[in-house]
Amino acid sequence: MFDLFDDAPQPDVAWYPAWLSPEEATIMLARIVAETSWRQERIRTPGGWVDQPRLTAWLGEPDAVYVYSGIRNVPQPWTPAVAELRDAVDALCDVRFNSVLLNRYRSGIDSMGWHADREPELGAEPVIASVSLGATRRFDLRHNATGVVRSFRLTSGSLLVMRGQTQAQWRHRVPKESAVSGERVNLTFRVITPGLRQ
Ligand SMILES: O=C(O)CCC(=O)C(=O)O
Ligand SMILES: [Fe+2]
Repeated sequence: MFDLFDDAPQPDVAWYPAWLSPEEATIMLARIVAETSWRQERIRTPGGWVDQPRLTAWLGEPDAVYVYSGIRNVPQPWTPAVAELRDAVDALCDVRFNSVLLNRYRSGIDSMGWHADREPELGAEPVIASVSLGATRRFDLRHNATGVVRSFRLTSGSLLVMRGQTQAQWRHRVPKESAVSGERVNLTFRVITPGLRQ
């Protein structure tokens, strides 16, 4: 049977809404918040330099170097709780992730604007595994060619794996949600191949 809407675009994602139990996710959140050295990065805007609306940390193997704003960034070493999560995500995805970006949204005021994760060192069809802990936030994926938006509620303990053409054909964001007061930590596990940057 053909469905009328069969050709509506869908991102190439795998979605595990209850990958961790709520209890496991709460414990992980507390461990990761405590063991991470969080950074407040600044970004350049037309109006000058401003704080990013979230805290971040970059962890991984020493050779998983990436270039960001013209700076060579060497990751911080794996911490115990993040390494435990990585091993579980590796096993599920059958991928050896060598780095992870942590984003800490202190409340619904913190956010991340529309972007795609398309740095050359991620390769053409990157697998990016996104684990969410803490407050539920909306995650929007917008198809570049049609503007179609697919939204997910990224609940605590959920895992969203993006792969294939998702970065090439879609952008994504975590919009501000002023009504959310709780904190959320998101981890996006990635494979960095420094040699892919020309
Ligand atoms: O917080 C999220 O769910 C998304 C994070 C993200 O898009 C990124 O780190 O590139
Ligand atoms: Fe992203």
